[in-house]
Amino acid sequence: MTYSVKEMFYTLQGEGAQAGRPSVFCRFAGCNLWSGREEDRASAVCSFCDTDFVGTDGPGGGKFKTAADLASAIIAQWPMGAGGTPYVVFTGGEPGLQLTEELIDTLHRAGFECAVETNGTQQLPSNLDWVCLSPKGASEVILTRCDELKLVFPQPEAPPERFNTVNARYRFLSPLNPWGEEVILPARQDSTRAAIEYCLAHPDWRLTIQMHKVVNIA
Ligand SMILES: C[S@@+](CC[C@H](N)C(=O)[O-])C[C@H]1O[C@@H](n2cnc3c(N)ncnc32)[C@H](O)[C@@H]1O
Ligand SMILES: Nc1nc2[nH]cc(C(=O)O)c2c(=O)[nH]1
Ligand code: SF4
Ligand SMILES: [Mg+2]
Repeated sequence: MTYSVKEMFYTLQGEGAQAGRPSVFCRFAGCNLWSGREEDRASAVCSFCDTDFVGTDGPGGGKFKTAADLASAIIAQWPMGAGGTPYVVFTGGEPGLQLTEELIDTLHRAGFECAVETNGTQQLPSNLDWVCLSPKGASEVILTRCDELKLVFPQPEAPPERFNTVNARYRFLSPLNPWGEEVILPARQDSTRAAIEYCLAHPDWRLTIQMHKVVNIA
C-alpha cells in the first residue's frame, strides 16, 4: 500500500500529556471529517481544523510505496545518538485511514515509540504506544480506550460528558483556537476561560493549550 504524507518535521509535541517532548511529526494527507477545502468547511463534520492536510507537497512530504520507505524517512528526521527515546507522532489529516501495524513494527525495531493523534472514528493498529483521542462534533467515536482524551472545547455537539465512559489515563480540554494565520494568546480567548472553569468544576479534566503556537514553533 502507498502512504500519502503531507509533511514531516521534527519539533516539540505542543499538546497534552507529552507536551514538550521532542517528536518527529508525520502528517498523513486526507481526512474523513473534512475535505480540507475552505468552501466545504462550514458544512463539514469537523469545521474548526487548523491544519492543511491536502496533498503531499509539504516539507518532507510525498508518496511512500512501502512501510520500509516511510520508516526510513521518519528515522532520518531523528537526531540519532543524541540521547532520549526516539518518538514519532502520526497525525494528519486522519492517520487512522493509513496507519499500519507493519509501519509501527518497523519503527519499533529501530527503537521508536509510536504515538497517534486521532479523531477516533477509525480502528487503529493495536501496537501503538500512545493514543491521543480527540473527538469531533457529531461524529461517531468507535474507540473505547486511549491514553489521553484531548477534547477541543467548547464543541456544542461534543460536550465532555459524552465521553465519560471512554477509558482514558488523562482527560484534557484543549481550548478551541482560531484557524488560519491568526494566533491569539490563550489567555485572551473565551474558549480558554470556559475550559478553565469546566476543569475547576470537574477535576477529572485538565487544561492543555497548543503550546507550539505560543512559542511559535511548527
Ligand atoms: C489537525 S488534528 C489531526 C489528527 C486527527 N484528525 C484529530 O483530529 O485528532 C491534530 C490535533 O489538532 C487539534 N486541533 C485542530 N484544530 C484545532 C483548533 N482550531 N483548536 C485547537 N485544537 C485543534 C485536534 O483536535 C487534534 O488534537
Ligand atoms: N508542535 C506541535 N504539536 C502538535 N501536537 C499535535 C499536533 C497536530 O497537528 O497533530 C501538533 C503540531 O502540529 N505541532
Ligand atoms: S478530524 Fe482532525 S484532521 Fe480532520 S478536519 Fe478535524 S481536526 Fe482536522
Ligand atoms: Mg497541529
